[in-house]
Amino acid sequence: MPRPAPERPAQTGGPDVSITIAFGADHAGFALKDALVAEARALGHAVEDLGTNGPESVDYPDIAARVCAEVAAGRARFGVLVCGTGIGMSIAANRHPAIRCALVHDATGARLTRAHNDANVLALGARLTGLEPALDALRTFLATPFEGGRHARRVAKLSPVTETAG
Ligand SMILES: O=C(CO)[C@H](O)[C@H](O)[C@H](O)COP(=O)(O)O
Repeated sequence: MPRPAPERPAQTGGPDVSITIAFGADHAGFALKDALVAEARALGHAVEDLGTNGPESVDYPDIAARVCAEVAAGRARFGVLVCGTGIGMSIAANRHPAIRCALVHDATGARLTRAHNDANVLALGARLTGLEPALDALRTFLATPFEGGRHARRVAKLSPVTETAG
C-alpha cells in the first residue's frame, strides 16, 4: 500500500534549510534511529521513518533498500541508516548506484564525508557509537555542504565498477 507523502519542503540540503530525511534501522538500531528522528524533527526537518520500530529481528538489507529508494528517487534529500555496527547497512546501501553511504562514528567523519564525498546516506552503529556522538554526527552531516572542486572530480569517478572475468 502506498505511504502518504510527507510534507515536502525545499530540497537544497544546505544549513538552516528544511529538507526531507529518510530514516531506517534494524532491530539493533531502532532505538538510536528513533532518537535521531526526534533530533531531525527538532531541527525543523521533515522525516520519513521507514522502520523498523521494535526489537523483533529484521534484515538490514531490506531496510537499507527502502531508504535508498527514497533518496535515489529524490523523495528524500538524505538517508540515515542504523544497525548494530553500521557496517551491514553501509554495505547494503552502497550497492545502490545513486547512493554514497558513509559509515561514521563522530562529527569529524560526518563533516568530511559531506565535504569531500558528497555522501547522501549516513550510517551509524548503535552498538559502537553513543547517543551524543551520533546526534553530533547527524547535526554535522546535515549542516555541511559539499566542497566540490577536486572532490567533484573524484565523486564523478565513483560510478559502479564492471567486473571482467580473469
Ligand atoms: O550488519 C550488521 C553487522 O555489520 C549489524 O550490526 C546488524 O545489526 C547485526 O548483524 C545484527 O545482529 P543480530 O545478532 O542479529 O542482532
